[in-house]
Amino acid sequence: MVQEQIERAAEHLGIPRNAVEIMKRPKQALIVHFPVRMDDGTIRVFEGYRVQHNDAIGPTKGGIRFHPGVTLDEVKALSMWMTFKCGVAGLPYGGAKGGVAVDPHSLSEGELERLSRGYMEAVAQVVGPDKDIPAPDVYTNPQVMGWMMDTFSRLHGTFTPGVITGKPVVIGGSLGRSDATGRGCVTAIAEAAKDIGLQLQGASVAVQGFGNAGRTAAKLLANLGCKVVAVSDSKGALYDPSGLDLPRVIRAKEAGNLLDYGPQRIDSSELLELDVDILIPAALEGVITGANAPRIKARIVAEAANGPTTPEADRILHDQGIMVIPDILANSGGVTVSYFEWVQNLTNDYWSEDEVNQRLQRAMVKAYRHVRQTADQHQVDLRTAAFMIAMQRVYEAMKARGWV
Ligand SMILES: NC(=O)C1=CN([C@@H]2O[C@H](COP(=O)(O)OP(=O)(O)OC[C@H]3O[C@@H](n4cnc5c(N)ncnc54)[C@H](O)[C@@H]3O)[C@@H](O)[C@H]2O)C=CC1
Ligand SMILES: O=C(O)CCC(=O)C(=O)O
Repeated sequence: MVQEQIERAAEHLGIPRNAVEIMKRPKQALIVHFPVRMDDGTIRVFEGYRVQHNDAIGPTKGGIRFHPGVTLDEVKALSMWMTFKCGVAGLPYGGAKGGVAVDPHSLSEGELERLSRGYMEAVAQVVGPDKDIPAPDVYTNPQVMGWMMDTFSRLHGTFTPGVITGKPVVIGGSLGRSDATGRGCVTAIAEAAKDIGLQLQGASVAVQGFGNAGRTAAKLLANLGCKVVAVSDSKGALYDPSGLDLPRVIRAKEAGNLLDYGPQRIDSSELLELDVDILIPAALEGVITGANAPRIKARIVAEAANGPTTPEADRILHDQGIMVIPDILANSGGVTVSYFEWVQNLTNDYWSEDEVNQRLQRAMVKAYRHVRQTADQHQVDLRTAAFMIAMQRVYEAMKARGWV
Protein backbone atom coordinates (compact mmCIF):
# COMPACT_ATOMS: atom_id res chain seq x y z
CA MET A 1 0.00 0.00 0.00
CA VAL A 2 2.60 2.54 1.02
CA GLN A 3 4.79 1.77 -1.99
CA GLU A 4 1.82 2.39 -4.28
CA GLN A 5 1.06 5.66 -2.46
CA ILE A 6 4.71 6.72 -2.99
CA GLU A 7 4.52 5.91 -6.71
CA ARG A 8 1.29 7.84 -7.09
CA ALA A 9 2.81 10.96 -5.56
CA ALA A 10 6.06 10.51 -7.52
CA GLU A 11 4.11 10.89 -10.79
CA HIS A 12 3.45 14.52 -9.86
CA LEU A 13 6.92 15.33 -8.50
CA GLY A 14 10.02 16.12 -10.50
CA ILE A 15 12.35 14.18 -8.20
CA PRO A 16 14.92 11.69 -9.53
CA ARG A 17 14.02 8.01 -9.73
CA ASN A 18 16.88 6.96 -7.42
CA ALA A 19 15.44 9.16 -4.66
CA VAL A 20 12.05 7.45 -5.04
CA GLU A 21 13.72 4.03 -4.91
CA ILE A 22 15.44 4.94 -1.62
CA MET A 23 12.10 6.03 -0.14
CA LYS A 24 10.37 2.78 -1.15
CA ARG A 25 12.38 0.69 1.33
CA PRO A 26 13.35 1.01 4.99
CA LYS A 27 17.01 1.74 5.72
CA GLN A 28 17.29 -0.99 8.33
CA ALA A 29 15.22 -3.51 10.26
CA LEU A 30 16.27 -5.11 13.51
CA ILE A 31 14.68 -8.45 14.44
CA VAL A 32 15.16 -9.45 18.06
CA HIS A 33 14.28 -12.53 20.09
CA PHE A 34 14.20 -12.00 23.81
CA PRO A 35 13.24 -14.17 26.76
CA VAL A 36 10.55 -13.17 29.26
CA ARG A 37 9.97 -15.00 32.52
CA MET A 38 6.26 -15.73 32.91
CA ASP A 39 4.47 -15.81 36.29
CA ASP A 40 4.42 -19.63 36.31
CA GLY A 41 8.24 -19.72 36.10
CA THR A 42 8.46 -20.74 32.43
CA ILE A 43 10.40 -18.69 29.88
CA ARG A 44 8.73 -17.50 26.68
CA VAL A 45 10.79 -16.18 23.79
CA PHE A 46 9.19 -13.25 21.94
CA GLU A 47 10.04 -11.88 18.50
CA GLY A 48 10.18 -8.10 18.20
CA TYR A 49 11.08 -5.57 15.52
CA ARG A 50 12.40 -2.04 15.23
CA VAL A 51 12.44 -0.72 11.68
CA GLN A 52 14.03 2.58 10.70
CA HIS A 53 12.90 3.83 7.32
CA ASN A 54 14.66 7.11 6.53
CA ASP A 55 16.78 9.42 8.67
CA ALA A 56 17.68 12.10 6.13
CA ILE A 57 15.83 14.85 8.01
CA GLY A 58 16.73 13.84 11.55
CA PRO A 59 16.54 11.01 14.09
CA THR A 60 13.81 8.50 13.36
CA LYS A 61 10.54 8.48 15.32
CA GLY A 62 7.55 6.19 15.69
CA GLY A 63 5.51 4.08 18.06
CA ILE A 64 5.75 0.54 19.38
CA ARG A 65 2.83 -1.82 18.85
CA PHE A 66 2.03 -4.87 21.01
CA HIS A 67 -0.59 -6.83 19.09
CA PRO A 68 -0.97 -10.51 18.13
CA GLY A 69 -1.14 -9.59 14.43
CA VAL A 70 2.19 -7.71 14.29
CA THR A 71 4.49 -8.81 11.44
CA LEU A 72 7.79 -7.48 10.12
CA ASP A 73 6.08 -6.35 6.92
CA GLU A 74 3.45 -4.41 8.85
CA VAL A 75 6.11 -2.67 10.95
CA LYS A 76 8.05 -1.80 7.78
CA ALA A 77 4.97 -0.15 6.27
CA LEU A 78 4.23 1.69 9.51
CA SER A 79 7.84 2.97 9.64
CA MET A 80 7.46 4.36 6.11
CA TRP A 81 4.20 6.14 6.96
CA MET A 82 6.05 7.71 9.92
CA THR A 83 8.67 9.30 7.63
CA PHE A 84 5.99 10.89 5.47
CA LYS A 85 3.89 11.88 8.50
CA CYS A 86 6.85 13.73 10.03
CA GLY A 87 7.52 15.23 6.60
CA VAL A 88 4.00 16.59 6.16
CA ALA A 89 3.94 17.84 9.78
CA GLY A 90 7.24 19.65 9.21
CA LEU A 91 8.99 17.88 12.12
CA PRO A 92 12.78 17.39 12.22
CA TYR A 93 12.45 13.58 12.19
CA GLY A 94 12.55 10.59 9.92
CA GLY A 95 10.33 7.56 10.43
CA ALA A 96 10.55 4.30 12.40
CA LYS A 97 8.23 1.81 14.06
CA GLY A 98 8.48 -1.12 16.43
CA GLY A 99 6.36 -4.04 17.40
CA VAL A 100 6.02 -7.36 19.17
CA ALA A 101 3.57 -10.09 18.17
CA VAL A 102 1.83 -10.61 21.51
CA ASP A 103 -1.62 -10.24 23.03
CA PRO A 104 -0.78 -7.97 25.98
CA HIS A 105 -4.27 -8.51 27.43
CA SER A 106 -3.33 -12.12 28.14
CA LEU A 107 -0.36 -11.03 30.31
CA SER A 108 -0.30 -10.11 33.98
CA GLU A 109 1.00 -6.64 34.93
CA GLY A 110 4.36 -8.16 35.92
CA GLU A 111 4.66 -10.09 32.65
CA LEU A 112 3.84 -6.92 30.67
CA GLU A 113 6.54 -5.01 32.55
CA ARG A 114 9.14 -7.73 31.88
CA LEU A 115 8.11 -7.88 28.21
CA SER A 116 8.42 -4.07 27.86
CA ARG A 117 11.80 -4.00 29.58
CA GLY A 118 13.01 -7.05 27.60
CA TYR A 119 12.04 -5.40 24.31
CA MET A 120 13.81 -2.14 25.19
CA GLU A 121 16.94 -3.99 26.30
CA ALA A 122 16.95 -5.89 23.00
CA VAL A 123 16.61 -2.78 20.80
CA ALA A 124 18.60 -0.36 23.01
CA GLN A 125 21.59 -0.43 20.66
CA VAL A 126 19.59 1.23 17.85
CA VAL A 127 17.48 3.77 19.79
CA GLY A 128 18.40 6.99 21.63
CA PRO A 129 17.35 10.64 21.91
CA ASP A 130 19.37 11.64 18.83
CA LYS A 131 19.03 8.32 16.99
CA ASP A 132 15.53 6.84 17.12
CA ILE A 133 12.79 7.80 19.57
CA PRO A 134 9.90 5.37 20.18
CA ALA A 135 6.41 6.21 21.47
CA PRO A 136 3.06 4.47 22.13
CA ASP A 137 0.96 2.77 19.45
CA VAL A 138 -1.73 0.08 19.56
CA TYR A 139 -1.91 -1.67 22.97
CA THR A 140 1.03 0.22 24.48
CA ASN A 141 0.55 3.13 26.88
CA PRO A 142 2.36 5.66 29.12
CA GLN A 143 3.21 3.00 31.73
CA VAL A 144 4.90 0.84 29.08
CA MET A 145 6.85 3.94 27.92
CA GLY A 146 7.83 4.61 31.55
CA TRP A 147 9.27 1.10 32.00
CA MET A 148 11.13 1.36 28.70
CA MET A 149 12.59 4.79 29.58
CA ASP A 150 13.73 3.39 32.93
CA THR A 151 15.40 0.38 31.30
CA PHE A 152 17.25 2.58 28.77
CA SER A 153 18.31 5.03 31.50
CA ARG A 154 19.65 2.19 33.68
CA LEU A 155 21.58 0.67 30.77
CA HIS A 156 23.24 4.03 30.13
CA GLY A 157 23.57 5.09 33.76
CA THR A 158 21.95 8.45 32.93
CA PHE A 159 18.38 9.72 33.28
CA THR A 160 17.36 9.87 29.61
CA PRO A 161 13.72 10.94 29.22
CA GLY A 162 14.28 12.04 25.59
CA VAL A 163 14.71 8.42 24.45
CA ILE A 164 10.96 7.83 24.32
CA THR A 165 7.78 9.93 24.28
CA GLY A 166 4.27 9.37 25.59
CA LYS A 167 5.68 8.82 29.11
CA PRO A 168 3.81 9.51 32.34
CA VAL A 169 3.97 13.28 33.02
CA VAL A 170 5.84 12.86 36.31
CA ILE A 171 8.91 11.43 34.50
CA GLY A 172 9.01 13.91 31.62
CA GLY A 173 5.86 13.14 29.64
CA SER A 174 4.16 16.11 28.03
CA LEU A 175 0.83 17.43 29.16
CA GLY A 176 -1.58 16.95 26.27
CA ARG A 177 0.19 13.95 24.70
CA SER A 178 -2.52 11.44 25.66
CA ASP A 179 -5.19 13.38 23.79
CA ALA A 180 -2.97 14.67 21.00
CA THR A 181 -3.79 12.16 18.25
CA GLY A 182 -7.56 12.50 18.65
CA ARG A 183 -7.32 16.26 19.21
CA GLY A 184 -5.22 16.79 16.09
CA CYS A 185 -7.61 14.62 14.09
CA VAL A 186 -10.57 16.73 15.22
CA THR A 187 -8.76 19.93 14.19
CA ALA A 188 -8.21 18.46 10.73
CA ILE A 189 -11.89 17.41 10.56
CA ALA A 190 -13.00 20.92 11.54
CA GLU A 191 -10.90 22.42 8.73
CA ALA A 192 -12.21 19.89 6.21
CA ALA A 193 -15.79 20.51 7.33
CA LYS A 194 -15.34 24.24 6.62
CA ASP A 195 -14.02 23.40 3.15
CA ILE A 196 -17.04 21.29 2.19
CA GLY A 197 -19.63 23.40 4.03
CA LEU A 198 -20.49 20.75 6.63
CA GLN A 199 -21.88 22.11 9.92
CA LEU A 200 -20.31 20.23 12.83
CA GLN A 201 -23.28 21.06 15.03
CA GLY A 202 -25.52 18.01 14.68
CA ALA A 203 -23.20 16.19 12.24
CA SER A 204 -23.30 12.41 12.73
CA VAL A 205 -20.12 10.48 13.50
CA ALA A 206 -19.09 6.81 13.52
CA VAL A 207 -15.78 5.77 15.12
CA GLN A 208 -14.11 2.39 14.60
CA GLY A 209 -11.73 1.68 17.50
CA PHE A 210 -12.29 3.16 20.94
CA GLY A 211 -8.74 3.51 22.24
CA ASN A 212 -6.38 6.43 22.60
CA ALA A 213 -7.10 7.93 19.18
CA GLY A 214 -10.77 7.01 18.66
CA ARG A 215 -12.09 7.76 22.12
CA THR A 216 -10.57 11.25 22.28
CA ALA A 217 -11.77 12.09 18.77
CA ALA A 218 -15.30 10.98 19.71
CA LYS A 219 -15.25 13.00 22.95
CA LEU A 220 -13.95 16.19 21.35
CA LEU A 221 -16.36 15.98 18.40
CA ALA A 222 -19.24 15.53 20.84
CA ASN A 223 -18.00 18.69 22.64
CA LEU A 224 -18.24 20.51 19.29
CA GLY A 225 -21.89 19.49 18.95
CA CYS A 226 -21.53 16.40 16.75
CA LYS A 227 -23.76 13.40 17.35
CA VAL A 228 -21.65 10.28 17.85
CA VAL A 229 -23.98 7.52 16.68
CA ALA A 230 -21.64 4.53 16.50
CA VAL A 231 -18.42 3.29 18.11
CA SER A 232 -16.68 -0.07 18.12
CA ASP A 233 -13.74 -1.91 19.62
CA SER A 234 -12.27 -5.38 19.17
CA LYS A 235 -15.30 -6.94 20.91
CA GLY A 236 -18.07 -5.37 18.82
CA ALA A 237 -19.99 -2.25 17.82
CA LEU A 238 -22.67 0.04 19.28
CA TYR A 239 -25.13 2.04 17.18
CA ASP A 240 -27.88 4.43 18.20
CA PRO A 241 -29.12 6.75 15.43
CA SER A 242 -30.29 9.27 18.01
CA GLY A 243 -26.76 9.51 19.47
CA LEU A 244 -24.82 7.46 22.03
CA ASP A 245 -24.38 8.70 25.60
CA LEU A 246 -20.57 8.94 25.44
CA PRO A 247 -19.81 9.20 29.18
CA ARG A 248 -21.83 6.00 29.61
CA VAL A 249 -19.97 4.31 26.71
CA ILE A 250 -16.67 5.28 28.34
CA ARG A 251 -17.82 3.89 31.69
CA ALA A 252 -18.79 0.58 30.05
CA LYS A 253 -15.42 0.37 28.26
CA GLU A 254 -13.50 1.18 31.45
CA ALA A 255 -15.46 -1.39 33.41
CA GLY A 256 -14.28 -4.04 30.95
CA ASN A 257 -16.75 -4.33 28.06
CA LEU A 258 -17.99 -1.63 25.69
CA LEU A 259 -20.96 -3.79 24.77
CA ASP A 260 -22.31 -3.64 28.34
CA TYR A 261 -23.57 -0.17 27.34
CA GLY A 262 -26.85 -1.73 26.25
CA PRO A 263 -28.67 -3.58 23.49
CA GLN A 264 -27.89 -0.97 20.78
CA ARG A 265 -25.50 -3.29 18.91
CA ILE A 266 -24.65 -3.84 15.27
CA ASP A 267 -22.24 -6.08 13.44
CA SER A 268 -18.77 -4.45 13.47
CA SER A 269 -18.51 -4.49 9.67
CA GLU A 270 -21.74 -2.45 9.38
CA LEU A 271 -20.23 0.51 11.25
CA LEU A 272 -18.10 1.57 8.30
CA GLU A 273 -21.09 1.62 5.98
CA LEU A 274 -23.47 3.66 8.15
CA ASP A 275 -25.13 6.75 6.72
CA VAL A 276 -23.08 9.28 8.70
CA ASP A 277 -21.39 12.60 7.93
CA ILE A 278 -18.02 11.69 9.43
CA LEU A 279 -16.38 8.28 9.60
CA ILE A 280 -13.24 7.80 11.71
CA PRO A 281 -11.37 4.53 11.30
CA ALA A 282 -9.24 4.49 14.49
CA ALA A 283 -8.20 0.85 14.82
CA LEU A 284 -6.05 -1.11 12.36
CA GLU A 285 -4.93 -1.17 8.70
CA GLY A 286 -6.77 -2.30 5.61
CA VAL A 287 -10.39 -2.04 6.81
CA ILE A 288 -11.73 0.07 3.91
CA THR A 289 -11.19 -2.04 0.83
CA GLY A 290 -12.38 -2.37 -2.76
CA ALA A 291 -15.16 -4.60 -1.40
CA ASN A 292 -16.81 -2.20 1.07
CA ALA A 293 -15.74 1.21 -0.30
CA PRO A 294 -18.68 1.41 -2.78
CA ARG A 295 -21.06 1.20 0.22
CA ILE A 296 -19.39 3.93 2.30
CA LYS A 297 -21.68 6.92 2.67
CA ALA A 298 -19.76 9.34 4.92
CA ARG A 299 -18.87 12.77 3.54
CA ILE A 300 -15.55 12.86 5.38
CA VAL A 301 -13.35 9.86 6.22
CA ALA A 302 -10.74 10.98 8.76
CA GLU A 303 -8.01 8.36 9.13
CA ALA A 304 -7.02 8.38 12.79
CA ALA A 305 -5.62 4.88 12.22
CA ASN A 306 -2.56 4.25 10.07
CA GLY A 307 -3.31 2.69 6.72
CA PRO A 308 -7.04 1.98 7.09
CA THR A 309 -7.79 2.52 3.36
CA THR A 310 -6.33 0.39 0.56
CA PRO A 311 -5.26 2.17 -2.66
CA GLU A 312 -8.14 0.51 -4.53
CA ALA A 313 -10.65 1.84 -1.97
CA ASP A 314 -8.99 5.24 -2.15
CA ARG A 315 -9.83 5.53 -5.84
CA ILE A 316 -13.43 4.44 -5.22
CA LEU A 317 -13.96 6.95 -2.38
CA HIS A 318 -12.42 9.71 -4.50
CA ASP A 319 -14.77 8.91 -7.41
CA GLN A 320 -17.72 9.01 -4.99
CA GLY A 321 -16.71 12.52 -3.92
CA ILE A 322 -15.87 11.43 -0.36
CA MET A 323 -13.17 13.53 1.26
CA VAL A 324 -10.46 11.34 2.80
CA ILE A 325 -8.18 13.09 5.29
CA PRO A 326 -5.16 10.80 4.99
CA ASP A 327 -3.55 9.15 8.01
CA ILE A 328 -0.21 10.91 7.62
CA LEU A 329 -2.06 14.20 8.09
CA ALA A 330 -5.12 13.24 10.18
CA ASN A 331 -3.21 11.41 12.93
CA SER A 332 -0.06 13.55 12.90
CA GLY A 333 -1.12 15.32 16.12
CA GLY A 334 0.31 12.41 18.12
CA VAL A 335 3.84 12.67 16.77
CA THR A 336 3.62 16.47 16.79
CA VAL A 337 3.08 16.50 20.56
CA SER A 338 5.68 13.73 20.90
CA TYR A 339 8.06 16.20 19.28
CA PHE A 340 6.98 18.83 21.84
CA GLU A 341 7.66 16.29 24.60
CA TRP A 342 11.15 15.56 23.23
CA VAL A 343 11.92 19.30 22.99
CA GLN A 344 10.79 19.73 26.61
CA ASN A 345 13.00 16.79 27.68
CA LEU A 346 16.05 18.15 25.87
CA THR A 347 15.61 21.69 27.25
CA ASN A 348 14.18 20.83 30.69
CA ASP A 349 11.64 23.61 30.07
CA TYR A 350 8.10 22.26 30.60
CA TRP A 351 4.97 23.76 29.04
CA SER A 352 1.37 24.10 30.23
CA GLU A 353 -1.35 21.98 28.65
CA ASP A 354 -2.84 25.13 27.08
CA GLU A 355 0.43 25.97 25.44
CA VAL A 356 0.78 22.43 24.07
CA ASN A 357 -2.79 22.45 22.74
CA GLN A 358 -2.40 25.86 21.13
CA ARG A 359 0.82 24.84 19.41
CA LEU A 360 -0.82 21.61 18.26
CA GLN A 361 -3.81 23.52 16.88
CA ARG A 362 -1.55 25.87 14.92
CA ALA A 363 0.54 22.98 13.59
CA MET A 364 -2.51 20.98 12.45
CA VAL A 365 -4.19 23.91 10.71
CA LYS A 366 -0.93 24.81 8.96
CA ALA A 367 -0.33 21.21 7.81
CA TYR A 368 -3.94 20.79 6.68
CA ARG A 369 -3.92 24.09 4.71
CA HIS A 370 -0.61 23.22 3.03
CA VAL A 371 -1.95 19.82 1.95
CA ARG A 372 -5.23 21.33 0.74
CA GLN A 373 -3.45 24.02 -1.27
CA THR A 374 -1.11 21.44 -2.86
CA ALA A 375 -4.09 19.22 -3.72
CA ASP A 376 -5.91 22.12 -5.38
CA GLN A 377 -2.83 23.26 -7.23
CA HIS A 378 -2.02 19.82 -8.67
CA GLN A 379 -5.61 18.53 -8.91
CA VAL A 380 -4.84 15.48 -6.79
CA ASP A 381 -6.46 13.94 -3.71
CA LEU A 382 -5.32 14.91 -0.21
CA ARG A 383 -3.26 11.74 0.29
CA THR A 384 -1.26 12.28 -2.88
CA ALA A 385 -0.77 15.93 -1.93
CA ALA A 386 0.42 14.99 1.57
CA PHE A 387 2.89 12.46 0.14
CA MET A 388 4.11 15.05 -2.39
CA ILE A 389 4.91 17.57 0.35
CA ALA A 390 6.66 14.97 2.50
CA MET A 391 8.57 13.29 -0.32
CA GLN A 392 9.81 16.64 -1.64
CA ARG A 393 11.16 17.46 1.82
CA VAL A 394 12.84 14.08 2.27
CA TYR A 395 14.32 14.38 -1.22
CA GLU A 396 15.74 17.84 -0.49
CA ALA A 397 17.28 16.56 2.75
CA MET A 398 18.84 13.56 0.97
CA LYS A 399 20.17 15.89 -1.74
CA ALA A 400 21.59 18.32 0.81
CA ARG A 401 23.38 15.43 2.51
CA GLY A 402 24.78 14.21 -0.81
CA TRP A 403 22.88 10.89 -0.88
CA VAL A 404 21.34 11.50 -4.31
N1 LIG B 1 -1.60 6.43 19.98
C1 LIG B 1 -1.17 7.34 19.12
O1 LIG B 1 -0.65 8.38 19.52
C2 LIG B 1 -1.34 7.15 17.65
C3 LIG B 1 -2.06 6.11 17.14
N2 LIG B 1 -2.23 6.04 15.78
C4 LIG B 1 -2.99 4.95 15.18
O2 LIG B 1 -4.32 4.93 15.68
C5 LIG B 1 -4.82 3.60 15.64
C6 LIG B 1 -5.30 3.22 17.02
O3 LIG B 1 -4.23 3.35 17.92
P1 LIG B 1 -4.44 3.68 19.48
O4 LIG B 1 -5.73 4.41 19.64
O5 LIG B 1 -3.20 4.27 19.95
O6 LIG B 1 -4.54 2.23 20.06
P2 LIG B 1 -5.24 1.73 21.41
O7 LIG B 1 -4.53 0.49 21.76
O8 LIG B 1 -5.31 2.82 22.41
O9 LIG B 1 -6.72 1.42 20.93
C7 LIG B 1 -7.00 0.54 19.89
C8 LIG B 1 -8.49 0.37 19.83
O10 LIG B 1 -8.85 -0.35 18.65
C9 LIG B 1 -9.75 -1.38 19.03
N3 LIG B 1 -9.70 -2.44 18.04
C10 LIG B 1 -8.77 -3.39 17.85
N4 LIG B 1 -9.13 -4.20 16.86
C11 LIG B 1 -10.31 -3.72 16.40
C12 LIG B 1 -11.20 -4.14 15.38
N5 LIG B 1 -10.92 -5.20 14.62
N6 LIG B 1 -12.36 -3.43 15.19
C13 LIG B 1 -12.63 -2.35 15.95
N7 LIG B 1 -11.83 -1.93 16.93
C14 LIG B 1 -10.68 -2.61 17.15
C15 LIG B 1 -9.30 -1.80 20.39
O11 LIG B 1 -10.31 -2.52 21.07
C16 LIG B 1 -9.05 -0.44 21.01
O12 LIG B 1 -10.24 0.15 21.45
C17 LIG B 1 -3.66 2.73 15.13
O13 LIG B 1 -3.76 2.59 13.74
C18 LIG B 1 -2.44 3.56 15.49
O14 LIG B 1 -1.33 3.24 14.69
C19 LIG B 1 -1.75 6.98 14.95
C20 LIG B 1 -1.04 8.02 15.41
C21 LIG B 1 -0.70 8.17 16.78
O1 LIG C 1 4.28 9.81 18.85
C1 LIG C 1 5.06 9.28 18.09
O2 LIG C 1 6.26 9.47 18.11
C2 LIG C 1 4.59 8.33 17.01
C3 LIG C 1 3.18 7.85 17.17
C4 LIG C 1 2.91 6.84 16.09
O3 LIG C 1 3.34 5.72 16.20
C5 LIG C 1 2.17 7.21 14.92
O4 LIG C 1 2.00 8.41 14.64
O5 LIG C 1 1.74 6.31 14.18
